[in-house]
Amino acid sequence: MHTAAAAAPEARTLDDLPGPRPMPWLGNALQIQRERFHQQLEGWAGEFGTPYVVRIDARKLMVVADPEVIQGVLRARPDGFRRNERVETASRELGFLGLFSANGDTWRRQRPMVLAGLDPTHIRQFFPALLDVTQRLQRRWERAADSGTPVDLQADLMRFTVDVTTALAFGQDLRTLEADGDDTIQKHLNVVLPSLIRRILSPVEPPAWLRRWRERSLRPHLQVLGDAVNGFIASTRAQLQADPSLREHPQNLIQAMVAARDREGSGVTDADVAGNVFTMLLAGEDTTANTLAWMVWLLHRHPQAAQRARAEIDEVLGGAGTLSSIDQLHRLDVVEACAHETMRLKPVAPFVIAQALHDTLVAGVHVPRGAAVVCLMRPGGMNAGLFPQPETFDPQRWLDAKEAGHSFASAKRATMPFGAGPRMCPGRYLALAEIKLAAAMLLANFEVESVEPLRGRDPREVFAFVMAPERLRMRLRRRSTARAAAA
Ligand code: HEM
Repeated sequence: MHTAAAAAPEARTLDDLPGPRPMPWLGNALQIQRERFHQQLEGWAGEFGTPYVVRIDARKLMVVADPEVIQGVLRARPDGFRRNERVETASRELGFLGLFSANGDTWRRQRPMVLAGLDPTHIRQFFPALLDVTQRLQRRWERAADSGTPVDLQADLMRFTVDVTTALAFGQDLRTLEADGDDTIQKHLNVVLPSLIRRILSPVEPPAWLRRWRERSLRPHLQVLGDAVNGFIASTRAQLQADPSLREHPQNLIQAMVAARDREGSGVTDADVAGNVFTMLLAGEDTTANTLAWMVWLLHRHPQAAQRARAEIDEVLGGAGTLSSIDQLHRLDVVEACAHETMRLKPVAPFVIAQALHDTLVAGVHVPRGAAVVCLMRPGGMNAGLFPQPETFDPQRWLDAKEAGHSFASAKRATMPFGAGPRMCPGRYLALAEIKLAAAMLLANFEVESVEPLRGRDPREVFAFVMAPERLRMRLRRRSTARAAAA
């Protein structure tokens, strides 16, 4: 698909493509509604077909939705396409430059180091830590159920994912599930991350002096975060000094990163390590927590699917409220099908942007060097040929597809919730483990009485780096109490 543009003089150019009508100078910038950007992009795909073009000032973004085309673009990284320049600049300026935002040699150096820490072997090794955090979330929800207090669903799920990510990746559990006080590192992240995201999503990049001036209020927060990460790095170095065998057999991600950094001629710096500490939090927290939030909401709206998942959990757990091994987790096929179905209907990463490193051809269109290709991820999962009645939440379709073998592979190729190719999400095994653990804990121990946004019944989709449901409140009853009440 990617051949030199010169070899295809008949190729269309971006100017030949349809798209929303631009205004002089500004293009479509004023039409963009940031929180609904993904829905606007999907709506224009329906209106104009794909590929089409969106113009922001002088820039032209080509939007594609065909899974084959998307696979081609994402697989052509790192040599043909890179992560968007804006993401890299903003991340570097705020000290978050890590695997997600890095490109070129920095990315090549970091990728194996991060992959190794998040592979299935490590997830198995860390199962007890995962279980511990899940049980702490359970206790938090038991307290809420006993006192009749509604749960702030996303906030609690984010505490869960932060504690998992930090325990697993850095060997230090931040215990945000227990801390209700204000002084958590999370509080500072909650200020800095939205600013980073605003920067990345802003249609226009202000000049450097204006960025520095606007971001001056972030400095104290960046200082606290920098100190915390330097603390992680220092204590890791002390561990490596006390037990040098850890350099060859690191037990968590930060040990692997510090060991790699300290190797002579590695080219890895403390800033690389710090950037990846933040990157794990940035990439692993909102994504997993919001996928779980969507899943809890969808299961509540589809009691039959929830009942099926619960029956499977009761059987695998033998009636115990808690999983005791990772092998039990691997037997939760219905729960996993619910996760796939959730990610098909509510992909928290609804688009992935790739920027061309050379003049190239995508779907028969000449894409000049530097232009961005926006890959829309949801339309592939709404293809009625592959997913009959695509609007329906039907986890069974994944179980049937799995049985059919090849159709499972095509279903996964069409949805790509974790991206594709060499930059595919390295956290996917961890994310699925977290999702299955938390969902199994919820269904085994609680009756969900309600999950609702503050107004109305159906939560709006809100795009802010990830696509989240608007804030959801959940009311729980302990399952034993619910059973007694029903008897
Ligand atoms: C349900 C949860 C998650 C979803 C839906 C998700 C989705 C994605 C997607 C779509 C990408 C871009 C892939 C591409 O460009 O092809 C990505 C990249 C990434 N994700 Fe995840 N992710 C999740 C959880 C996690 C977790 C738990 C971690 C780590 C703790 C993580 C770490 C990363 C990193 C470091 C990258 C950048 C990879 C690279 O550019 O080489 N993600 N993720």
